[in-house]
Amino acid sequence: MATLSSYLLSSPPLFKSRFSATTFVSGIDFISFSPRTTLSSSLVSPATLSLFVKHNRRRNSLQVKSVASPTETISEFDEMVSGTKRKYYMLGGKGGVGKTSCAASLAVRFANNGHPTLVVSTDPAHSLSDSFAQDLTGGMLVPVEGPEAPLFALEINPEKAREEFRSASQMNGGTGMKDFMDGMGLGMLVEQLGELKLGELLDTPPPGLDEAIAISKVIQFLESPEYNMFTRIVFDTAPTGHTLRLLSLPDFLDASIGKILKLRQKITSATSAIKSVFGKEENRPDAADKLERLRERMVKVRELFRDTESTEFVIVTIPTVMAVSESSRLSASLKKESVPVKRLIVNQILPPSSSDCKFCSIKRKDQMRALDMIREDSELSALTLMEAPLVDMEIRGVPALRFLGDIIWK
Ligand SMILES: Nc1ncnc2c1ncn2[C@@H]1O[C@H](COP(=O)(O)OP(=O)(O)OP(=O)(O)O)[C@@H](O)[C@H]1O
Repeated sequence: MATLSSYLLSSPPLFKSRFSATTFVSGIDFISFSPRTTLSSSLVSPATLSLFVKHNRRRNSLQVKSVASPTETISEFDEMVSGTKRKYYMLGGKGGVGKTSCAASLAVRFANNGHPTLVVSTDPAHSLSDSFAQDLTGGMLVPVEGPEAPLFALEINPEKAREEFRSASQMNGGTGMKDFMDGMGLGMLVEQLGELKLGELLDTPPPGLDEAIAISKVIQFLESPEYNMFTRIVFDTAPTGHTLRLLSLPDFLDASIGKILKLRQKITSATSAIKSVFGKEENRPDAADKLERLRERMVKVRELFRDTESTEFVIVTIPTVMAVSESSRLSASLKKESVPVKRLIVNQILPPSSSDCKFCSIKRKDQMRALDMIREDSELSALTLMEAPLVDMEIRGVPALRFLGDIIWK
């Protein structure tokens, strides 16, 4: 097998982006697509995207692989790449096993097979920029240079995504409101609201809330027609537990919203008289409204996670006993939550060698034990195993990701 270093030495320098104004739509200077281009406050402007769509419809119809005929053997990747209906791939696993590298390599592979693709990181410790060797920070869609079809990347800051709900904590109304309500003999209600610890909920959210908000935001904007062009969405998710907890968030939010609604009812009836005296009806969306909207979005995310037609969760692991045990637990929990899981990537397997040093030979035996464990594991043995070798260089940049992707996604 060729090594990554020899592959990179023999490959041509990264070809110029196809998304530059001159090559993309001649004569239209529509945003010079440098990697740092920010594409409007709503992530990317509809006008820009419609240009992409027009340009790519023609190319995609030629490039997207057709579904194999019944007599042909359908490879794993053929199945993943076939059809232009949008599909979501969530990659997750223990920290440091290579989730980002695998997610980025899958995104490159989809784009090189004609799918306009978006790769999203919701992990607070983003490493997409490092993986693509390109600055993708800023919470905007950034075009990735190199692949055949449009590939955009988005590093969404989960903490920022939560900011929009932070104002909900102002439901307590601040001290002015407290004084006013005290004056009306309603201070107790304000205190009760404080006890709900809404501010605390948003300041120190339960694990998974940030990521859930981030994912729900992405899914929300992807629903709008301007973003129809993306036929493959790849998520590089945060380490194991968080992703799982987000599935139980709608229930958690339900409980909080229920309490808030009850209190709101009490306050509304108690203050309606006051409002009519002052003649001022405040129309500000309150915490319950915000949380209700968030809950609705979470329910959608949960439904999407469970939709076998459009979504797949791919577990990434490495051949160590610890990582395999955690992957087995992850697989069981995902199954329990009815999240479709079909594939397991075992990354960083020592490549075959005829002349092992002592260290390599011990390491290889150790990895073999972990691989046997996978084959005997009731959860993991049911999944399609995809093996990725430990390569001789760090995987950075589109050519390296293409090298890795061609090995994994077959
Ligand atoms: N098969 C491989 N061979 C060699 N290096 C690899 C391989 N897979 C990943 N790496 C390297 O391991 C490091 C961690 O990889 P990566 O960032 O993809 O992991 P991660 O699971 O996303 O990490 P985190 O949980 O911290 O986000 C990177 O330096 C990456 O280049």
